[in-house]
Amino acid sequence: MPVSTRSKVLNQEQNGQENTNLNLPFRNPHQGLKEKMKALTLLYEQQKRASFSLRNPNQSPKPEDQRFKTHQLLDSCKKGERFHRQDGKDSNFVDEETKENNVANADRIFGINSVPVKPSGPSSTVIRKLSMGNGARKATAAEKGEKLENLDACGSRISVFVRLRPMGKKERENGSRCCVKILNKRDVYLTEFTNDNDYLRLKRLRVRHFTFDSSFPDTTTQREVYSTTTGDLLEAVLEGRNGSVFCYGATGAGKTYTMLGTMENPGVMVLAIKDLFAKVRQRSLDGNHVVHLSYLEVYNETVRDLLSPGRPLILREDKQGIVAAGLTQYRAYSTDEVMALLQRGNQNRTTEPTRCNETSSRSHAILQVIVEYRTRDAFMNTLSRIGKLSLIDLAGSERAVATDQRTLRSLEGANINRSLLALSSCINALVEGKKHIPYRNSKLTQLLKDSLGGSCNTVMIANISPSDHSFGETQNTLHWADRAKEIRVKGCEVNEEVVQVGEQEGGPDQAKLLLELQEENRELRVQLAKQQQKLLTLQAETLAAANNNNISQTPPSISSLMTPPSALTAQQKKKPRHSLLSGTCFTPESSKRSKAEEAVKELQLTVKALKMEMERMKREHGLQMKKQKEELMKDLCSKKSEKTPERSKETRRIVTRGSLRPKEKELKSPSHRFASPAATAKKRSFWDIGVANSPSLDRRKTRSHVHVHQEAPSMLLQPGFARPRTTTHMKH
Ligand SMILES: Nc1ncnc2c1ncn2[C@@H]1O[C@H](COP(=O)(O)OP(=O)(O)OP(=O)(O)O)[C@@H](O)[C@H]1O
Repeated sequence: MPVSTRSKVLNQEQNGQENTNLNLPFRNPHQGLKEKMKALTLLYEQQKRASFSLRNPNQSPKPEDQRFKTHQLLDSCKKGERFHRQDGKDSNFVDEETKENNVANADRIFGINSVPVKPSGPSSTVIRKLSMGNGARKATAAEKGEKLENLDACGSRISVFVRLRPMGKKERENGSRCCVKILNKRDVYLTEFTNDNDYLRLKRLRVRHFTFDSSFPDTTTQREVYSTTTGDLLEAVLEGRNGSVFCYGATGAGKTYTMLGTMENPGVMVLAIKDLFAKVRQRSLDGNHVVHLSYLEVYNETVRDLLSPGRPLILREDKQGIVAAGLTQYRAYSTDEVMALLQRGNQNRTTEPTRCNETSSRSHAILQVIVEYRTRDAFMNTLSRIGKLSLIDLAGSERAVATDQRTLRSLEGANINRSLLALSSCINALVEGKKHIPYRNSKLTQLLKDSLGGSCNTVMIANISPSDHSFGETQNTLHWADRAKEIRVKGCEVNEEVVQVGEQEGGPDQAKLLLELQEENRELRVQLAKQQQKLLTLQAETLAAANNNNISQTPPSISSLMTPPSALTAQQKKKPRHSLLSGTCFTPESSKRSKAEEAVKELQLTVKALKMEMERMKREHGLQMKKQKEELMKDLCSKKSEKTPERSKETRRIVTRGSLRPKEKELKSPSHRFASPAATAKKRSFWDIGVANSPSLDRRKTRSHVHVHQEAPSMLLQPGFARPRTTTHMKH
């Protein structure tokens, strides 16, 4: 932010005088000490009462007391004034060796009684309730809850803190003097050193007083700063609220030290991340919290991704607010991982040495931590809370002469100043309650829109240098910090989203899949029952067949065969179920089945063999029938020939090959009731008969020899046929 001309002039004057001041001997350092102490105590009392009366208008202090105090204060002020007049030159005295700005050294500030505390706003003199942090003591859980609820109900204002850095070595060597005092960890007194030779300005205002939510002397540790400014904010982020912390101040005032810190003394960013993971671990062991991280910088009015540098990013406004399109968001699982990412981001960050700061940040850096918490309610709906924490390290406001005159540096400086000017314009507009807030004037204000005017708990840490050489910048910083106190932000609501069971991502699909699986499961069970039924039936059949075939098998109990699969015994049910699809599984049931199958096969083979035997017997029977027929025919023929008169009385007999053969044993037959004919008996043809009957061929061996054989009875005994007579000579 622009530095006032007056401050510059003063600085120049002081620069010219600082050696003189340094060489001044102490002039009666204890003179008026008691009065000053008394005045300070009274002033403190008065402020305390004023704040009490404002907070509790009904319980105003007793008028006598007030009168008494006012009287005392006026008295002391007169004394102070007197003292001031007497020791005008002493007012310039500040102990250069002061390292700690604390209450014990309060008496070192001169001229304080003569300076009425300038109210910088309606509530500036009131000890306001800290919205997010309390440096004096740790708020209890109940108080915290109450605090957050109050914030929600009526909105809140930005919490503003001031941090004074220690005097640097170079500054000490240059003879710089400390121009800042911090009292009560809240009040900041800025002393303006005047030229002792400038008699016209001896009576002018030399000390300015500011009050903030908390002010940190140069001895404050990083942990203290973190717990006071950001500790409670982090709690709110974990509950699903947005929070922002930004450091503001002149170049070299200690912004990067506060936000990032060093390896030995880690800053707010590092401590917040560590704290965040510790809290996440404490809160949910089931991994309900998801942490995402992004890190960007605004350099020369371009937005760049620090975690994966590339082309400049474009800012877009959507439902969530201003977002940098294409910004990488890393999911972080541990503090170490985040530390590595931070380190990587900082290596990519633009820093250049300037006259004021060897590692001057030439860009505004924003680390965004998004914490998502997911849980389910009693109705299995998904509750999702998303909290966003933005940790912002702004580039330092600076004068061109304070940094460098080189082109690039001055261009950077101009851009930094431009964005900070835009920031101050936004702060002004917000404080004045204007409708239009000029966020669009710079990339920085666009990115800070949520933090300044949105639903967000915002913390501003103003970093100041103790050196009187930086008086102008310090005054400027304190002025804007004081102004920022008046910015009211909207009540920070919890970013909660409830996703109904049916609406859940992939919900219908999952429900459908579940139903399908249930249906499939049911079908498989039915199939299994059917298979078991079939198996039991088969077993029963097999056993019955085995019994018929005298296969010695243990007869199964009827009950076991008749038991339906649904009524399996508890023990059977306990048996591990094997998938029907896995054909390789071997169970006692399957072994039973294979045995039964074997028995069935054996039976089938027996049946087959029996069938074949029957067929063979049928064939043999057919052949026998034919033979008997032939025999019968032969008998008939022979009877006919005996009846003819030309025939000689000598009985002649037709001899066939079969008849010449020795008598064969009777063929085996399933039926032993009749003898089977000779298998080789040749059929007598008509030719054979004819020849045999011709007289010329008598006693000649032909193919069919006819023998006169009186005793050649037919061996065939067939049912239905008359038994042939034993006599072969048939006389007609
Ligand atoms: N509280 C502190 N305690 C000790 N050293 C500090 C403290 N604050 C700042 N410093 C030191 O002061 C120097 C300047 O600090 P730092 O770089 O943080 O300033 P800055 O405000 O970020 O400057 P710029 O805007 O140029 O980046 C650094 O060397 C840093 O170590």
